[in-house]
Amino acid sequence: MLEDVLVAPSVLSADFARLGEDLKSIETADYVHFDVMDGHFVPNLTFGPDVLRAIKATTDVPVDAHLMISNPDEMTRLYVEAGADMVSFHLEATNHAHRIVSYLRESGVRPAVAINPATPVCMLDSIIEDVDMVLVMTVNPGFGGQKFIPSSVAKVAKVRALAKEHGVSPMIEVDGGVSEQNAGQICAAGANVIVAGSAVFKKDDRGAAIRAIKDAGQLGLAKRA
Ligand SMILES: O=C(CO)[C@H](O)[C@H](O)COP(=O)(O)O
Ligand SMILES: [Co+2]
Repeated sequence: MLEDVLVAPSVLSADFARLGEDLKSIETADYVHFDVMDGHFVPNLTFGPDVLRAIKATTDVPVDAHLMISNPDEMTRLYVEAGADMVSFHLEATNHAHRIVSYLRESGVRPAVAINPATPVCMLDSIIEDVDMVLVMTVNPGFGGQKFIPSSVAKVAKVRALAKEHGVSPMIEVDGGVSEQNAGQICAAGANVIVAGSAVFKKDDRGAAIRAIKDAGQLGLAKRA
């Protein structure tokens, strides 16, 4: 049976003054993507655990927290306690990835690792068997609305091949510049979770935007199968 393509709208592109309404407009999504930026790991600042707590009190859609922070060893706990359903931390930001993954697992939170565009796929070799998801950044992290880096398609295929070599099939999430236009190609290469900020929140009908991205991804995934 064909797996499902999941869509995770990034609230980075939402209207922060109307966050409750914007969350309601994406209730058909599979995850709410919550981008945490600390002004050190990336040149931008966003929100912290209290905003995550408020989102959890407002929607039943599970939250996928993407921690673009320099110190996941110390800070991951705050997002677990705030109610994240899945947490992605960056491999570039820690020497203790297994420790964080074990902590997430023990806490009942789905563990995921993220890699930047400049980070080679071989960095995942020692951790890929332990995570539920690999997040492949398809822009340099820090801002919404950037242009997708085309070489990311081949990178996604490499991650899928590495997972196969290890006998596992983690979800592969792509993040940055993804839309209905390129979702098919990316899912054909091996991705099955699509983060979409601008491609959802800049549309009037968010439900239709989510559906269109999912359908495009699903067509690509069928090609892979
Ligand atoms: O992690 C991110 C940026 O660092 C965001 O999730 C990403 O940029 C989503 O926005 P868009 O779909 O508009 O590119
Ligand atoms: Co993100």
